[in-house]
Amino acid sequence: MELSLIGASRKRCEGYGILPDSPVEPKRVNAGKLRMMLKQDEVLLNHMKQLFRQLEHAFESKAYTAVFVNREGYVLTRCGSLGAAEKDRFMEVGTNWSESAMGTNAMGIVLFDRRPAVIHGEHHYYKEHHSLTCAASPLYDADQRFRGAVNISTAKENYHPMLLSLTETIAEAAAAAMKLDRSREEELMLEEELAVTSRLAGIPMITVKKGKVVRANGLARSKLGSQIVGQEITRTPTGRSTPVGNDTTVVALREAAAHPLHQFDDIAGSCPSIVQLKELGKKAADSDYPVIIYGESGTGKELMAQSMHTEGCRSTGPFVALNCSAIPETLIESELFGYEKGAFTGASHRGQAGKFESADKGTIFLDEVGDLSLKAQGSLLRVLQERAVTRIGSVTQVPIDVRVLSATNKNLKQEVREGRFREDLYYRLKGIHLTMPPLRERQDVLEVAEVLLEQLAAGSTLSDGARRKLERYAWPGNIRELQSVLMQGVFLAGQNSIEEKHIQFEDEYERSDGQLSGTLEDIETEAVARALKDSDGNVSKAAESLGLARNTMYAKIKKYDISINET
Ligand SMILES: Nc1ncnc2c1ncn2[C@@H]1O[C@H](COP(=O)(O)OP(=O)(O)OP(=O)(O)O)[C@@H](O)[C@H]1O
Repeated sequence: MELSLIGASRKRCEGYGILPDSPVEPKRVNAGKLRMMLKQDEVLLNHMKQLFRQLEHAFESKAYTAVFVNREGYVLTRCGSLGAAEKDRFMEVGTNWSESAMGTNAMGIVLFDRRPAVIHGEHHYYKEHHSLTCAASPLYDADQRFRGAVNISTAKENYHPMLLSLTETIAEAAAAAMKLDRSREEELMLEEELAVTSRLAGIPMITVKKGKVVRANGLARSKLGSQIVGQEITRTPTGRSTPVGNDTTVVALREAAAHPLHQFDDIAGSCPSIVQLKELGKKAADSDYPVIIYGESGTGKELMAQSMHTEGCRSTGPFVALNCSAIPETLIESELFGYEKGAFTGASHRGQAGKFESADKGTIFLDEVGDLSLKAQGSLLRVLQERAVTRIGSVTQVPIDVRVLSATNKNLKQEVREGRFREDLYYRLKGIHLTMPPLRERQDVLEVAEVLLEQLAAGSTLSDGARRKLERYAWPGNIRELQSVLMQGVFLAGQNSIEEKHIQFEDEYERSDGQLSGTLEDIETEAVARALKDSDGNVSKAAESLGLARNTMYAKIKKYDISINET
């Protein structure tokens, strides 16, 4: 140990006004502050304690003690003993070892100079410590922040040059453990970020290392099966591959990315009816019961069905949607059951699997099920009862294992009462039922609008007037209509905020059409006045909205005697 460093330390101690001959009165921290300091360094102390546990064995029956002091000099953990209670009391947790409290000592010098130190016998400032030797090393964490010192003390006759190396090794081991914590944390964070961003972008992603899938995000798991992680693959699935290091590739799966299925998080809105519905949907997703989703057109029935599939126990299987209202009655059987090659004129020469066969081990979504003809209902009932299909033109029955979700905007019970829907089929489909609320009954129209707007054109904003207009409207076409109104708004507003005038409803047009009756001049007067009103009296804007030159607009204002301010 450089004598100049010791000399400088002694000088500082004299400056503190402490006397070498006086008895040492350990300075202890109060219980509250100690608790706080232990909490602050909790992670580091856990590593330190583990390292000290390994030392305990080596220290057994020898008069060594190891401590960790924080940057203020307080002992926060220790192991071993100096062999006498009288000496150990200086090393207790909560005791301060800065120079101002204990005079020149190895820990005090590390705290001041931030470099390893050994203080032997008489080099200690206090006479009472002359019987000791101590070695200490600084501890820096993963951010290279000084956190304190690791110290080993013993009786001076036990001095060994290895003591300093030992403290250095312990400090480095604790720092390495903290670095490992940090990289684990970062890895987790990265994984989480990857999961969130890829989910938001709707892209299933896998990471392949040495031909083995080591990671897959939620969407990839739902596409490829959750058992995909850990599996060897001989051929990397198609998609955009990005090499990471020598033997690792991240693949954004192309095929599935084009049509990612929705999940519950995609159902925007926080009004109680929708929150409850999502809860119910999640619960239903966990079961294998059939579900009917009721709701007006555009309320999100298919969105709900997809979410139930994606987050249910069949998520690894296919999701097959069948729009029952769009299939001509003559084709319903071939759609449901499939057909063998050459089964009928026009049939594909290779034959084709029906929707039920394609949905095997997954979910079939029967959209607009209430629109099926009675004959088609009979065919559907047959599949559900037999749990098997026979392709048209074949004699072989293919067993199927499918969960059935259906949706309708009709009141099926009523349809049954009026003889338009088979009661036996109704009860086969019914299991659990959910009803999507119409948008006009929801209190979160603006919240949903913001979400949709972000999807349509990130960064677009709605003016207060536009927001009020959206809120006042009754939304007969529900969320699908809201989507198209916003799309029009984004289109009309260009790069600017969407104003009230950019929010245009189809039925408003209908109303206007009705009002714009009379002579051509009446219609023109009305159109000019309306355009001026919509542009808050700005003639240029009003002219632009009608596709007229500014001069022509002024001419018309004059001709029809329209007051700009009164509009
Ligand atoms: N809560 C919601 N949050 C975000 N988007 C939604 C929500 N509900 C519906 N949508 C969107 O609105 C559109 C219509 O939804 P969907 O097709 O699920 O409705 P639907 O009730 O099945 O309609 P239809 O009966 O006409 O088939 C879709 O683009 C869907 O993504």
